[in-house]
Amino acid sequence: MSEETKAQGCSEESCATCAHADGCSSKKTDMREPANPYSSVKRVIGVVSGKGGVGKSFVTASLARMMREKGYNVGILDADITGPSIPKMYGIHGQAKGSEEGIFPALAKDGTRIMSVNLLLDDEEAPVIWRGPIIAGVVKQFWTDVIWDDIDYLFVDMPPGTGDVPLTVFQSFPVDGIVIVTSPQDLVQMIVKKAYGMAKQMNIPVLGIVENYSYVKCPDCGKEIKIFGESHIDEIAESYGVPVLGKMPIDTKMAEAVEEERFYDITNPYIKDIEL
Ligand SMILES: Nc1ncnc2c1ncn2[C@@H]1O[C@H](COP(=O)(O)OP(=O)(O)OP(=O)(O)O)[C@@H](O)[C@H]1O
Repeated sequence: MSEETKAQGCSEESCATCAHADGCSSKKTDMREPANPYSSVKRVIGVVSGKGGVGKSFVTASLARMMREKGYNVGILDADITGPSIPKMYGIHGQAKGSEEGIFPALAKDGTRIMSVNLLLDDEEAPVIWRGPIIAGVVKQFWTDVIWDDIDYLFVDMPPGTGDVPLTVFQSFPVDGIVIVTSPQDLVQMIVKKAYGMAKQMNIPVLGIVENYSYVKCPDCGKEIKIFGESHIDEIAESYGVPVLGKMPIDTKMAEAVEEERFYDITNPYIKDIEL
């Protein structure tokens, strides 16, 4: 019997005392990257979605605002390299500054610290046409090279899907949990399953699901119009044993704040607390 077969069925903890652990493929390798030596981050929360445009950045910034309003020091790491939207939401333009110690995140009007590829490009409107490994490398540098000084909550705005970048973030950063963002459409069940499955495989807790675009409120009669159909998020969330953190309507006031680049003014009343 090979050493590897003998090792099968071991618990992860038993690797520490196992004589065969070094040559065993079932041993979990820790691929975490060290943070910048000047960083101090208490909690890292990833915000993921199965497909684009469901409002992931909107939810990331809403969670960041919630924590900021509670008095926490908050950062947003914009890992959506090819579709960065966080700096603009906060009215941040121009380039990040650095020193020998590392790169300083930009400071938003509400004190939120932000790092995004847009703050490194000469022209923020130029497209990022890089291959996957380069993109993943940049995201890693947002953790290893950026000085996240005294941060209570660092929110990571992921690109949609379960590709290179979410994998890099889950493997390289000490992620405490993820929030899944969806919309009330047919594919939701499959999308949640994929995001949930990835987090589970990486041993990362799912903190909850946010449904966006749940309805729009008629400005005249107050009726809730379910543009994308009935929501099934409660059943889906229950089947995975995770909470629904909110069902957000399309809110024209909040959309306006995004357009006017003043998300630092926003309180999103539709999302529940996720304090860890
Ligand atoms: N509940 C909402 N009410 C009003 N506007 C919203 C709402 N949710 C999202 N939006 C707006 O819809 C657009 C898309 O949202 P957002 O950029 O957050 O999506 P995303 O999932 O991060 O997109 P991508 O996949 O491209 O990164 C943005 O302009 C955002 O401000």
